[in-house]
Amino acid sequence: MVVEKKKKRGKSEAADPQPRGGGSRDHLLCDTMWRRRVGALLLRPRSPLPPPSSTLRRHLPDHQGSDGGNSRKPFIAFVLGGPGSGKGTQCARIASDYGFAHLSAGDLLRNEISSGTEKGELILDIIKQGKIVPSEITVELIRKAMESTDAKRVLIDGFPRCEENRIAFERITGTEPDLVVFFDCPEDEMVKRLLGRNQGRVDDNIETIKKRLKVFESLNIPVIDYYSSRGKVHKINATGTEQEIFGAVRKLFSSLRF
Ligand SMILES: Nc1ncnc2c1ncn2[C@@H]1O[C@H](COP(=O)(O)OP(=O)(O)O)[C@@H](O)[C@H]1O
Ligand SMILES: Nc1ccn([C@@H]2O[C@H](COP(=O)(O)OP(=O)(O)O)[C@@H](O)[C@H]2O)c(=O)n1
Ligand SMILES: [Mg+2]
Repeated sequence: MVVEKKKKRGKSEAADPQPRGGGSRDHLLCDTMWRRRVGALLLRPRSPLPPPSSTLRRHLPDHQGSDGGNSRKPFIAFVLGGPGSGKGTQCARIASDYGFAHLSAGDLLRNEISSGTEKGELILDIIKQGKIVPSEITVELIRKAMESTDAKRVLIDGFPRCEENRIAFERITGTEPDLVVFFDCPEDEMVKRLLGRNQGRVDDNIETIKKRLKVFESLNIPVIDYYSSRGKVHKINATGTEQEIFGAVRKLFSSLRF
């Protein structure tokens, strides 16, 4: 099994607006090709995306409660990291110890697959290929999940996966994350964990894993760079035992003022 070692990310790379990785760019497509392929599905007459609803608006303005407490937005933490870096594992612990709702983009998409709809079939097809689902679909699922929770603290796990995800989220919800947690893990460790995950996932096979790693490097790292430049990223070394990593997580979350 040959998996390319994680590259060192230099400044010039971070500034490169083009997807990285070289070779075929097929695996790098965030959304364009799929939008074309499923144009009919996405463009089917439907009500346009609503502006943030009153329920969501209640959560969205400044979480400090700028209008007397009636419009508090939840504290939003995006949780990012490569596939197998331990996002889901650590989110479950954060949720239980710090009272966060845990919204996993991957789980929301997999639930949609279980619904057996045409949209579900499309999502399954994309996930099998390690590509990124069109942002309209994912953001809409997240928006609904945010609306249906009363939690004042929300972890959004595995999102945004690309710049387009990020921009769509900010446009549709009218808000930004308060914090971005980045679990930094070497590729060989991520591959080992994914191959041992044993959850029967269609994308936990070596072929798809290689594609997911390339997509992460090319499309997700720029999102992390973007939020780093805005001072929102907290990087956590994701090697070691779950408990050791949670030690670093706890340090961060215990220092936050929600
Ligand atoms: N620190 C760790 N050391 C070894 N295995 C881990 C660790 N953290 C998580 N795992 C395991 O690795 C796999 C991937 O973890 P998961 O939390 O699902 O990652 P992600 O959500 O980032 O893909 C799971 O089987 C999980 O039990
Ligand atoms: N924002 C997102 C999140 C996941 N996904 C898809 O769902 C797959 C699984 O996501 P996940 O977050 O459950 O995967 P892990 O990183 O947790 O292993 C990804 O490889 C993508 O195909 C997506 O398209 N857009
Ligand atoms: Mg996960």
